[in-house]
Amino acid sequence: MRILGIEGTAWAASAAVFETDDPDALRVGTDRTPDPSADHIFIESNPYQPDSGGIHPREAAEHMGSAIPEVVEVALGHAAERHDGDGPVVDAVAFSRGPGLGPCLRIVGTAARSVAQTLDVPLVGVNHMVAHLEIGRYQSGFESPVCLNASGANAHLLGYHNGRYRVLGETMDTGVGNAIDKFTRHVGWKHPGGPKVEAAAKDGEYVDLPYVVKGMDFSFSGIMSAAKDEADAGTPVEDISAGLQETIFGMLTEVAERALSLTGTDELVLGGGVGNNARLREMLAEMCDQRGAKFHAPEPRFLGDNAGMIALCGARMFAAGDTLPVEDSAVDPNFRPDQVDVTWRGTDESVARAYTDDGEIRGAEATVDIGADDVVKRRVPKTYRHPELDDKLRRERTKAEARLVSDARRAGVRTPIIHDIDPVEGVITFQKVGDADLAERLEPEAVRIVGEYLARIHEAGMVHGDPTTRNVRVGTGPDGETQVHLIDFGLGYHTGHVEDHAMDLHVFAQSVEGTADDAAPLVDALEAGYESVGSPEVIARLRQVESRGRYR
Ligand SMILES: C[C@@H](O)[C@H](NC(=O)OP(=O)(O)OC[C@H]1O[C@@H](n2cnc3c(N)ncnc32)[C@H](O)[C@@H]1O)C(=O)O
Ligand SMILES: Nc1ncnc2c1ncn2[C@@H]1O[C@H](COP(=O)(O)OP(=O)(O)OP(=O)(O)O)[C@@H](O)[C@H]1O
Ligand SMILES: [Fe+2]
Repeated sequence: MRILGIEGTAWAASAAVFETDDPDALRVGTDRTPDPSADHIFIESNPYQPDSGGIHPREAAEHMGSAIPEVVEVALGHAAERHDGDGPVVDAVAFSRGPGLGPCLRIVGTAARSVAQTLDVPLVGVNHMVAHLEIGRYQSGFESPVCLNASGANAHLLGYHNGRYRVLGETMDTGVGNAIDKFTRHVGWKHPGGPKVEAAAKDGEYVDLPYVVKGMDFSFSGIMSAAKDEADAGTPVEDISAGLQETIFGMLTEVAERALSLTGTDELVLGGGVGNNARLREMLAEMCDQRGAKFHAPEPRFLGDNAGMIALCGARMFAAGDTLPVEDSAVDPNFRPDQVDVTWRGTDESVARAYTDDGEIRGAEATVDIGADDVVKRRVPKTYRHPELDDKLRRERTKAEARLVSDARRAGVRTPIIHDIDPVEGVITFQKVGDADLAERLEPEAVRIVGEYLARIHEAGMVHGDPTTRNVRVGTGPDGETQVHLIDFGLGYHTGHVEDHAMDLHVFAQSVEGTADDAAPLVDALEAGYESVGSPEVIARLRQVESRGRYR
């Protein structure tokens, strides 16, 4: 099989040919020694480099207009050299359908249609974000990993479940690369800023910046304004660069660990241009190593935007018969990864694994020893994090957890009673509650109570901060009724903002959608429970949160 791939969502005009009948051809970590003369992926790219400022959509589209035909010609030339003369030079044309900049995507779409029609071969419309992760999954040979896409315009955690890539967590504002690039523009550095921050950070001393995670979601806007303020105040850029890397990559590593913990999987792959950053890769590798998880990051040619990943994902789609009639081949600048009907994977595959309860539980943040009546939760130091940041987070979260567990109980929510707390060591001893995590007993009645409980704590002016199916315990009361206990309030805080309240519901719904067999009735039960006590304004805001396009 030989597939042409075309990429051009923002800055990289790129065309590639993926050629193999051997599904293991690109796999790393096996005893295969790839034969360089028979490289299965040929990539030809021509990047757009703005003279000043960031990416201008019009200029980028002009670049695509001239560079795409050139790179396609080179790639087709390569395909022709390898062609034995029978049939068309490629079997299909795969192209980036979105997300990306509209004017750029339209040029990619037009080029793909024209080549496909000329050669009389099918078109394959690839989701650029799914391609970013499929390349790493394919190379690693992992069964069903959590995927962290750290790219320019996006940042999200994906896991395959029930036939789709579910968004387990994502940025609530800008993409990670764009956030870094905004800071570098502020200090007058040329685009792209990511590699410059990486170089500068080597000589920098860590400075403290706002650290914002909400469950597996996260936000960069506060960090970026604080970083700009530091620059304006005269803090050396090297130091801010070090602070930015430690903070932003610490957040991405933490949410990746949360996703591993929630799904129970032990496989992580990385994708996207920010994946070129050695410090990010180091943190992720260290976190995985310490949990006994496997980690794979593709080599640089497959991390930043490139048509190789489009050709590869296109090949898998083509093999599954997933082609596009020309009349349905319009591009989509807001194409989200969870909209893709994943035709090339088995519907029974899943990122969610069976859970083993062996006395000591390793959550994302802490190790938990389960005794007969008590549990001891230790927020162990995370060596991947900068020690100053690590100390601060462990101390603050231990204190927040102790305080909010009690505040929530006063608001009418079942929570474990605290027996002892040591904020310096980050240790809390609690009453043991429930018989199982909600993840193991995911039933509408329990989820309805979660909705009601979240509404109660919101009405009392606080949020849980990390409500997932692993942070709810379920048991049975004396009359056989379902009892629900909320645990793990370490990310909670006092707030009356509708947006924060809606985020709690969003985080919970995402954890259900990423792991449940049939999520819809559960999400309905969550909202019904919420509405029985809470404000309709929060549900209305939840709809907004869910519908936000994040390509900025
Ligand atoms: C939709 C699509 O157009 C977009 N692609 C994209 O943004 O290009 P990508 O190649 O995945 O990522 C580029 C970003 O990656 C950052 N970057 C590159 N090398 C870096 C490094 N060593 N450290 C930190 N950031 C780096 C750049 O600063 C830039 O923001 C996306 O995937 O979100
Ligand atoms: N009070 C408790 N009673 C019974 N089980 C508990 C209790 N506290 C924690 N556990 C068990 O330990 C697991 C991990 O606890 P917790 O969520 O507090 O740790 P964590 O490291 O913050 O986890 P994560 O950040 O991944 O949610 C829970 O999913 C639950 O199974
Ligand atoms: Fe990208």
